Amino acid sequence: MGLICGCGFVFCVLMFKKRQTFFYLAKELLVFQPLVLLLFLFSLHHNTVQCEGRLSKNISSETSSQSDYKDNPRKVIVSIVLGAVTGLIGSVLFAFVIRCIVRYLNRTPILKGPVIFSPKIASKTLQLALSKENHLLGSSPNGKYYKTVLENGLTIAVKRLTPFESNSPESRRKSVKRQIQMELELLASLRHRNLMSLRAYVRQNDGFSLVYDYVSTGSLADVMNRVRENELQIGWEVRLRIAVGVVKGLQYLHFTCVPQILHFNLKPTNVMLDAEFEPRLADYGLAKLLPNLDRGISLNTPPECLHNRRYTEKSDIFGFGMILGVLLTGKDAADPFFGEASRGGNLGCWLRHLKQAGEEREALDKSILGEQGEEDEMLMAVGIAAACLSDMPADRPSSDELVHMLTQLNSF
Ligand SMILES: Nc1ncnc2c1ncn2[C@@H]1O[C@H](COP(=O)(O)OP(=O)(O)OP(=O)(O)O)[C@@H](O)[C@H]1O
Repeated sequence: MGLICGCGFVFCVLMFKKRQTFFYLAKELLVFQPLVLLLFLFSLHHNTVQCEGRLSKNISSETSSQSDYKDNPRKVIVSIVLGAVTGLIGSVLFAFVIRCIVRYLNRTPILKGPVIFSPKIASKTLQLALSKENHLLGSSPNGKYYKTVLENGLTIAVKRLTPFESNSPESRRKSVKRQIQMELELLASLRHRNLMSLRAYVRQNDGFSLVYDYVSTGSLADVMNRVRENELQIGWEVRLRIAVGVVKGLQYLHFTCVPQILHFNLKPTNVMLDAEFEPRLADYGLAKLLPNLDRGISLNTPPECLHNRRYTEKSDIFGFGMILGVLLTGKDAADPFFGEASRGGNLGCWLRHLKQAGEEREALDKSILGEQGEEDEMLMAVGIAAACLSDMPADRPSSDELVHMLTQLNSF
């Protein structure tokens, strides 16, 4: 009984202190619901019969006084409640143990060699290409991007992840590897025109190499740099198409994927643009691959994450707000101009200030100003960007709502 109460106590603590663990347990148990129910009914019956048996023994062995007799209905209720509670806790724990055993027996084997999801890539040529010195495309605490060419002429972008801490024990490494493999299998199954598809992955001693198509236009950050340096011009129609594509990719991750996938690091360097400027989100879902994902504190950090609150789909929307703001203003979100123009604030503060003052036109990139109809769309888009950059997550629209809001701006 003590043990059962102890387990019940731990369960309750988990429920109140670690909500995520509790939801995980609840989800796991849901799978075994019929078993839990059966065990619960059985234990309820068994415990109640036992308690009632003990009770009736007590009654018959004692020459009961008048007051004992009055207490009996209370004792019967207590017996039934105790029977129900211990039965429930016992069955839940039993089902959980069975679930753990089943999971242990079915756990993913650690794969050796490359895992390929594209017919254009052969295992041997991939390994050969990875062993060569490759051209560095980008680097961050979360890994490095390299460009490499396979023997068949296909150019690929490879993200090198090193998710293990140098001193982590082998058993911990193995469980991280299994976890990463499962996540990669899930990511490889996603198909959407606005997502970079995972073409293959290779497990190496110190990490994983993730293989994607190489996109020669580069990222939105690269393209906007060229626009600022007057090497390239992209008008409002193309910029709006980019915004719509980004939000459609997000909508797919947030509303179509089961379980829901959060991007966790949406910013202009993680949006690739193909030759027609169709956007494709990169690096989505990396948080689950990298337990120590470094998001740093940057301009893209949603306010709720500065205060250590939970990252939600609305935090991804904040990242989208920055992207829309960059497309509208033509400026880098890190431009000191925003701090000066909004007394120490950022792009979001500046857009909100202009909206309140009815001066949204001030925000627009002068190089895209033109027809009146287009200008009206841009002014409405300023309002949408300001809403996405709201300090309160609840005030930001969802990706689903954003698809409708943006596609209604013109006839997509
Ligand atoms: N598939 C790709 N094709 C072409 N270039 C790419 C590709 N993937 C990434 N890049 C290049 O790499 C850059 C991004 O590198 P990286 O992801 O290391 O930097 P980051 O986005 O600042 O870091 P993090 O996402 O970890 O915060 C892009 O701006 C782009 O130039």
